[in-house]
Amino acid sequence: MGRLTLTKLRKMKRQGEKIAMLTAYDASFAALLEAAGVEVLLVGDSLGMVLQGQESTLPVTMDDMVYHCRNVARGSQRAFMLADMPFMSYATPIQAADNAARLMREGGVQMVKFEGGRLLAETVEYLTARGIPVCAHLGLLPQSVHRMGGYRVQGRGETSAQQIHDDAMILQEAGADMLILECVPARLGNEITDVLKIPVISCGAGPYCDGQVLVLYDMLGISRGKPPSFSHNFLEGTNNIPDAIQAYVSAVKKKEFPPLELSY
Ligand SMILES: Nc1nc(=O)c2c([nH]1)NC[C@@H]1CN(c3ccc(C(=O)N[C@@H](CCC(=O)O)C(=O)O)cc3)CN21
Ligand SMILES: CC(C)C(=O)C(=O)O
Ligand SMILES: [Mg+2]
Repeated sequence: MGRLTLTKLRKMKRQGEKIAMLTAYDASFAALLEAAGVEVLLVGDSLGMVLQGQESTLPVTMDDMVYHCRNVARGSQRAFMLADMPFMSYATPIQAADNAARLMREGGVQMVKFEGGRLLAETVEYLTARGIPVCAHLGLLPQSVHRMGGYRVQGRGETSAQQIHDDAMILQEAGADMLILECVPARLGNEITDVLKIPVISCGAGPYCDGQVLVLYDMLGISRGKPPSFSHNFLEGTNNIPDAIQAYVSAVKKKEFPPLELSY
């Protein structure tokens, strides 16, 4: 039995079954998450912050990503694996293709993700034409923290919401097979999920998307500093980590997470 496929994830969208996704950085957690029914494991560049103690995700390197992808791949068998391309590893389509190929060949992932809008449409096209599945990432772009002036909600104004909406359509048209929407109002998350054919995953984008993702350390209540307000500590109310992860999966499946009051 191989790993879950994009075909299955698209089918879940069509049938209204919510997709449960969490970040994973090592083999032990990968096995635990998969056993709890998490469909998608994201080897996120958030590892720079939660594992390495960096101020942002910018210092994370390709070698870091490959190392953690390999560990997650060894710990899991069934889950769909997706990895972030780190800061400046996709500055040109050719560089993106070389680095994405490394994440797939050496890291063992099925899909790569990078942050940005329509300016990356050419890169999405270049990769997907060569057999590399791409997840787009819109809204709050942590690798652009210094341009955005902090980790702020995006798409609050009419113009900015329209721009994110248009970017989503352009990237789907360019070949993206999944989209992560980070830190945008629930209304915008809802609209984009309705117009796109590809699965849309919410990271602080409200309850109406096709799936949810959180940083593992946030949902276990063990990250340094204050986690984003859209996150929730699932270890509270349970006695152990496997139960906390199980609680997250069932809350996502039953559409109990996120509640509207944890959304923008
Ligand atoms: N531990 C961790 N969790 C994450 O979710 C995460 C990372 N690290 N690192 C990379 C990015 C950065 N992210 C963040 C970080 C902070 C906020 C945050 O504090 N947001 C404010 C919004 C304030 C506003 O504009 O109204 C909040 O209160 O939620 C959101 C996303 C998401 N990602
Ligand atoms: C927060 C998620 C979407 C991410 O990109 C990461 O963990 O790096
Ligand atoms: Mg990331």
